[in-house]
Amino acid sequence: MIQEHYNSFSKMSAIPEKFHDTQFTSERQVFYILLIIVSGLLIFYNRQKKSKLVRLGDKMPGPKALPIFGNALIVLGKSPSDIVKEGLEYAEKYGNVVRGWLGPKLIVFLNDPADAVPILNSHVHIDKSTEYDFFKPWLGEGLLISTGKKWQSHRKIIAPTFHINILKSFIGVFNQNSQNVVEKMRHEIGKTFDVHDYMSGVTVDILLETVMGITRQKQDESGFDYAMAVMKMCDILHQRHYKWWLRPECIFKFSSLSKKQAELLNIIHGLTNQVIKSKKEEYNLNKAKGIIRPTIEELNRESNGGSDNESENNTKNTENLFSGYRDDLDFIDENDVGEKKRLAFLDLMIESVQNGANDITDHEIKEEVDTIMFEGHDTTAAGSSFVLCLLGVHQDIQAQAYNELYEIFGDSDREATFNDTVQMKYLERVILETLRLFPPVPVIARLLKHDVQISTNDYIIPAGATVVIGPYTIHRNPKYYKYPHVFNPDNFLPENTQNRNYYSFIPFSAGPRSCVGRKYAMLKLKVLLSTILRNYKITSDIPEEKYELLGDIILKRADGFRLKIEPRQRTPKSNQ
Ligand code: HEM
Repeated sequence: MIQEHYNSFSKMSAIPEKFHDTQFTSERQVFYILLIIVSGLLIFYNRQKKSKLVRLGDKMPGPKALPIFGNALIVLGKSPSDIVKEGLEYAEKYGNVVRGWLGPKLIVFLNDPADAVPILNSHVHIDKSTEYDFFKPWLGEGLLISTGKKWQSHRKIIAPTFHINILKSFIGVFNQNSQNVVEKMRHEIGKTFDVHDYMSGVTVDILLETVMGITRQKQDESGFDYAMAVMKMCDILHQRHYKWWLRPECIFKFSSLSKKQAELLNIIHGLTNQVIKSKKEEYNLNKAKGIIRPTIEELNRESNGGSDNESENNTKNTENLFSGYRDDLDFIDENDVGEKKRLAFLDLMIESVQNGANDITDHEIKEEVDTIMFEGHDTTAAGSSFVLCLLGVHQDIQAQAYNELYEIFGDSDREATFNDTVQMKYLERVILETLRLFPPVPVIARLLKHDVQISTNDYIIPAGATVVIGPYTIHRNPKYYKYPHVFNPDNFLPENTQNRNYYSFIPFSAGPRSCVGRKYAMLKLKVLLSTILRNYKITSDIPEEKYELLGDIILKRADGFRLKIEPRQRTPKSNQ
C-alpha cells in the first residue's frame, strides 16, 4: 500500500520536473530568438549609420532620432490634428528643410519653393513615394500613381481631354448643378450646417455629367454615397501613413480597417464600374444605330452660333488664369491649330479601346476613371468649402466679390457664360488666396532616384530618400508673403504675383506632374461659387486661426465646414 502510494507520488512529482524542463527549453528558445532579432537590428542599424543615406540625411536638421525607431514614436498617442500641429511646429522650429527618420527610411520635408524646384521641375524625379502604394487597391496604377512609360503615354492621352474647348462645353452642366445645389441648400437657411456635404455631392454629380459624360437621367443617388465612402477611405489611407505599424500588408490585412476598406471599395468601385458599363452600352447602342457622336468642337460651334472667334479669344483669356505657370496643358491649348476631333475623357477612353487606338486596355480605363473621380471631386469639394467659410468670416471680402458679380449679372438669374467667368477677376483672386492658405492637397511626396542638391545650405538629398513638398508650408513662407497667415486676395493682384517666385504658389503642384484638371477646377469653382454667392449671403463665426485642420490626404476641417446662409438681397454696391 505504502509502496503503491510512493509509486504514484513519484509519478506525480516526475511530471512537474519534465514540465519545468520543457518550459525552460521554450523560454530559452524565445530568449535566443529575441537575441537574434535584436542583434540583427543592431547590425542593420550600425550598417545604416555608416551608409550614404544616413550620412547625408543626418546633415539636415530635424528632431532627435532614436536608434532603430528613428522618429517613428513621435506619432504614438496623437490624434490626426495633433500630428498636423506637431508637423507645423517642426517646420517653424527647423525652417526650410526638416529631416525625419521612419525607422531606416529617410524623409525630407521641404518648405521653401527654391528647394522644391529641382524636384518638381524634373522629368527624372517623377516617381511617387511608397506612401502612394496604399492607394493601389483603389486607384490601381492610374495617372496619380503610375510612373515611367505608362504614366507618360496616359498623360498624353488624358491631358488633352481637359482642353479649353472641352471645358467650355461643360459650362451648361456646371450651371445646372450649381443651381441644383442652391435649391438643395435652401432648407438650411438660418441654420448652422456643414457645407462640405453639399459641395461633395455637387462635385461628384458634375464630374459624372461632364468628364464621364453620364447623362442626368442615368445618375441615381449613389453619388453622395460614393463621396462619403471616398472620405472614409482617405481616412484609412491616412491612418496607414501615420500608424506605421499598419503599413505592411501582412499586418494590415488582419486589422479591422482592412475589412472596412473592402466594404468601402465595394461602394466606390460599384459606382465607377457602373459608369463605365453604361458608357459602353451607350457607345454600342449608338454604333448599332449608326449614330456618330458630335465632337466637342461641333457642340461648341452650335452653341456659339457657328462662330469660332469667341473660342479663340477665350483660349487667350484662360492664359491669364495662371500667368507664369506653364506646363503641357498650356502647350496643348496654344498649339491647337486647325480642327481636331476632341472627345471628353471617358468618351475618348471607350472609343480608344473599341478602335484599338491609343494602346489602352479596359483595366487601364477603370484605373483612370477611379483616379479622375477621386482627384476631380474631393479636391474641389474641399476648395469650395474653404472659400465659403472664409467669405463667411471676411464680410468685406464677400461684399467685394458679390459687387463684382452684381456688375456682371445685375439682379438677373441668368446662367454664367464662359466670358462671364473671365470677368470674375476678384472671385478668382479669392479662390487662389483660399488655395494658398488651405491647399486641398497639403503635401506631395516623391521618391528620389538620384541625389539632388538643393539651395538651402547646399544640402544633398540622397537617392532613396522620400521628399515631401508641402504646398501648405510653402504658401505660408514669410520670405514670399509679407503677412503669410492673413487672408488677402490682393496677394494675387498682377503687381504682387509678377515678381514672386513661381513655385511659391503650387496648389496644383507644378512641372510635368502637375494637376491635369486645374483649368477644369478653376472654371467649375467660379461657376459654382458665383451661383451660390448670387443667391446667398454667408456668415461664419469661426475665424480661420481656430480651424482644426486634418491632413487627411485632402486637407479638411476636423471641426466641420460650418456656416450659415441667408437669402441674398440683390442690390448694387453691397456693403454687407
Ligand atoms: C482645387 C482642385 C484641385 C487641386 C487643388 C488639385 C491638386 C493636385 C495636385 C497637387 C496634384 C499633384 C499630386 C501629387 O503629385 O501627389 C494633382 C494631380 C492630379 N490631379 Fe488635381 N487638383 C484639383 C482638381 C482636379 C480635378 C478637377 C481633376 C480632374 C477632373 C484632377 C485630376 C488630377 C490628376 C489626374 C492628377 C495626376 C496627374 C499626374 O500625375 O500626371 N485634379 N492635383
